[in-house]
Amino acid sequence: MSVAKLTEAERDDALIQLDGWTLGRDGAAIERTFKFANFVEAFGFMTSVAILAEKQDHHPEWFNVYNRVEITLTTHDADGLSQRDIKLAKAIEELL
Ligand SMILES: C[C@H](O)[C@H](O)[C@H]1CNC2=NC(N)=NC(=O)C2=N1
Repeated sequence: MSVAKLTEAERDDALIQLDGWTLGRDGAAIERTFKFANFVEAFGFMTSVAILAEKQDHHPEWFNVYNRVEITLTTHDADGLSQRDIKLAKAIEELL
């Protein structure tokens, strides 16, 4: 299903609303690294994010080692950033 890619202006405006996310992949993704007290805390966070992702039908690209979780959000259907990425990023922030 096609979904609209954000314009540069929309992208920059969205980043201002988010906390701690940076642009990646030449502007095609947003990235943030999360650090937790230990692995169990990190994995619990990932479980919560997984449930959010399923609810939104929008899934992260992520990496975890011990207490660190690196999340990259991009919209494969848009071959870049879309409102779906911003929406999921905001929902992830509410978990913290
Ligand atoms: C059919 C398609 O796989 C679904 O619409 C969803 C699943 N999760 C997804 N996640 C992400 N990050 N990008 C997508 O384009 C996407 N598409």
